Amino acid sequence: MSLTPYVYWAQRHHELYLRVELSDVQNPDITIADNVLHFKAQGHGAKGVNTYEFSLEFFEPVNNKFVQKLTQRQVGITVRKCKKDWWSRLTKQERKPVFVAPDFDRWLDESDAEMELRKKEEERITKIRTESKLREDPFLYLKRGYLFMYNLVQFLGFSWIFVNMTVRLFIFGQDSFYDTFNTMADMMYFCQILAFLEIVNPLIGWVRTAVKPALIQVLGRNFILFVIFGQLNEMQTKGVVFFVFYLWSSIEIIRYPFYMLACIDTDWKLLTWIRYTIWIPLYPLGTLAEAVSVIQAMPIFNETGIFSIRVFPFEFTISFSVFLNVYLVLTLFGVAINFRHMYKQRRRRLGSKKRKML
Ligand SMILES: CCCCCCCCCCCCC[C@@H](O)CC(=O)SCCNC(=O)CCNC(=O)[C@H](O)C(C)(C)COP(=O)(O)OP(=O)(O)OC[C@H]1O[C@@H](n2cnc3c(N)ncnc32)[C@H](O)[C@@H]1OP(=O)(O)O
Repeated sequence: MSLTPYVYWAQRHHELYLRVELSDVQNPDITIADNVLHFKAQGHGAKGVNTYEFSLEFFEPVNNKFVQKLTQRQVGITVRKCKKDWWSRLTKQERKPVFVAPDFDRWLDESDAEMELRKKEEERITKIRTESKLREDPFLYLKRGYLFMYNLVQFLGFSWIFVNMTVRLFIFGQDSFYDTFNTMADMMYFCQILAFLEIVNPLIGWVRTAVKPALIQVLGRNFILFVIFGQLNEMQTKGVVFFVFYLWSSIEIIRYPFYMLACIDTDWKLLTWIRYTIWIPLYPLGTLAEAVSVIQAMPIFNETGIFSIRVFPFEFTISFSVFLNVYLVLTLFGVAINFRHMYKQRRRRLGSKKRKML
């Protein structure tokens, strides 16, 4: 009487995986003819060293060619289905042969396999897209390398600020508010000077986005940092600096990692969702904090006369606070433009997915 080895199986839409539990097999005799797989081999199985054999008639047509992989512990056989399909069972006969069992190491149900298939398809499309982009733009990798490094540096800078401020808040409580500028300004200057590249990048076409929102964002922030805080010692010890810096860095520790992933064609759904959602509370709060700092700076500019303009030949001066009033009005327009821009970006990145799901 012939002995039968244990056979474990799993499937994907295109393939079947059979694992024959026989060790030390040398030259197995495996064939597929008329949709029946015949296996015969000498090996070490449940009944010791012996000749083991089995035949399986497949549920649906398969390709006669197959791939076999011999290891010391088992024999692997990959069989291609003729038609991409999900089978309800392995064999034509309804009753499962006793020596066959599911291979739980490779087992997937249909929906998991579909997801795996979709992932593979997405990877294939991304690869084709990158190849065609590379054909159009031979400097693609150079640009991406530069952008990745830029985003990494900004991420590290803003993370340093965010973590430091958080730790100081826990240690010193409210007292940490008044020392924020003193401790964080150098790093903030560095990051915000570097941020001028965010105007240059779309200008030279290295990122596909509008220049105007970036211009408003960078000029607006740098005005607050370099003019309002940077020029007035009195402002540097005010609590509002804490809120401005904390709100700025909160968005940037999300935005820059998101861009870094974009540089390597990767998209983490949760990060994308946070990047295009968290601005909804942060932007108004940040704008409010900036507006408060401008309002607080007005009397200081009036008293000190810094940046005031003397009008000749008349004996009067125009205080810088007049410009600050104009700036506050400009802020309303600036914020409206950027809010609209961010709303559009959000719809483009998150909205279409929703439609697809419906
Ligand atoms: C003295 C004169 C002053 C004149 C100014 C007058 C008034 C100014 C008032 C302004 C008030 C500002 C208030 C503000 O400072 C308050 C705060 O910031 S509080 C904190 C919350 N803030 C935010 O959430 C805003 C954060 N900033 C931004 O999001 C950007 O700066 C912004 C320009 C607003 C939007 O960015 P972007 O246009 O780039 O949109 P996306 O992020 O969707 O990107 C579009 C595509 O480009 C790719 N991209 C962009 N940058 C990079 C990069 N560095 N590296 C790699 N790729 C990048 C991105 O991946 C997108 O690609 P795809 O289209 O494929 O998705």
